[in-house]
Amino acid sequence: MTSISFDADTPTRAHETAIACLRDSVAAVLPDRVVRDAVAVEGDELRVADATYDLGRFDRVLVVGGGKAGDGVADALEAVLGDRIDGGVVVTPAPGRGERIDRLPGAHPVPSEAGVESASRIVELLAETDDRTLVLAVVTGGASAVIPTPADGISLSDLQATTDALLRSGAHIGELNAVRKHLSTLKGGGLARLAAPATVVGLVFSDVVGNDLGVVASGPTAPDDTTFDDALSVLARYDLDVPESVRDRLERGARGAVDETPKSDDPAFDRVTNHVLADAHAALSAARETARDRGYEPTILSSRVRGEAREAAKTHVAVAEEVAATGDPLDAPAVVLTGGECTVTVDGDGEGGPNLEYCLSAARELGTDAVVAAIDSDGEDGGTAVAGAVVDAATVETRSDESEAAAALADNDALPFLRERGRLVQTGPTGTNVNDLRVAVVDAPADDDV
Ligand SMILES: O=C(O)[C@H](O)CO
Repeated sequence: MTSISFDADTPTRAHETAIACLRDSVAAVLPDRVVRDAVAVEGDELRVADATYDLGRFDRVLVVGGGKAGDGVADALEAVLGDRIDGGVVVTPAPGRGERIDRLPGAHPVPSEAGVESASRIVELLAETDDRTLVLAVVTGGASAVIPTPADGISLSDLQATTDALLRSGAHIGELNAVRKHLSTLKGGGLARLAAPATVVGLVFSDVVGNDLGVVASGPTAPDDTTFDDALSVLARYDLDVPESVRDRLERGARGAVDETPKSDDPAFDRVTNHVLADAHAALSAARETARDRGYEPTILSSRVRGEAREAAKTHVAVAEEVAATGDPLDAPAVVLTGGECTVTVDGDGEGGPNLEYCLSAARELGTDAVVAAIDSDGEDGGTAVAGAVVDAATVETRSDESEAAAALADNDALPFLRERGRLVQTGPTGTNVNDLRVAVVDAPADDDV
């Protein structure tokens, strides 16, 4: 079994508990564990979650897709299905070596030339499918950038510029992907359309709040409920300056001059089933058990927290303070878990990401003796090389800490501030992705310690 090492300074038991919760939550959604639990073959029967598929009905089994968890999912599928797999292409940021499924490179968060090349291999493979083909589609967070297939008239650099503008705007992932789905071939149900009439089974690792299948990885195997008009509205809402070719395609699409993405009544979905195999709630559930085992009263407050990271942190801190002050909603010692997707509106020029900003903002707010930690489950917060941070009231203690912290937030530069104080959590790329995981640990008052 894969295990991920969490490098963080843990001076107290509360810090240790915070890190143990995060470590176990990530471990619970690592691809080998998830796939081995959810996928099995017995004779000709393939089980995926609570569904079964008769392998005897198919001449070929292909595996396509990718994203941040793509490599691990492909490894696990090779282990479970072995020579029942006839071929495949999985595109990931750090491709390993496959036995039966080719592993090819793609970049995140901005798409690359290599990604375009790799994605074209998926398109070629899908051109060979027929109604006796079973396509196992690996749909994992990050795939929107990692597997770019620019639509007609859109160049890679157009796609890169548009992605960059969207990422800096603070647009949420549903908005971002409404635009991306209308600029590419495989997204927005495009994979299902190219695979038809094959049977398609989507194996989904969700990094999207609420597991909206049309949004995770830009929904390659799901009907798209957004339109060209929606994509144009996103550009208007955030006042985005995008390349002329992009605006032109979206405007032509809105006039009906370009085919819409497939909607729920499209026959392309007649033989498609999607299974969400891992998400933030599953990860937090594992953390809840860890907290309980360590003697804390745990709760998952929500796996769906979203909004500007620095603001969301204040609510988490407020709940920790309430626990300490009144015992609501839980008596200390308590662990309050949240997950979801926070965004950062980039105004400055610094180094950071949503979880780093979350922690810095929490550290400024903390007026109680609690520990707050937050990570991106993929190990790379906001595209940095760190997963997140673990902070307490002493992280921002003096007046000069406070003015440095305020300046760091204003410049979106949380990482150096937290690094100087030894507060970073580093894991390296974890090989999975269920978005952000956060924990607040509130110890019992000193005479009632755990
Ligand atoms: O790839 C993407 O679109 C995001 O990670 C959401 O799944």
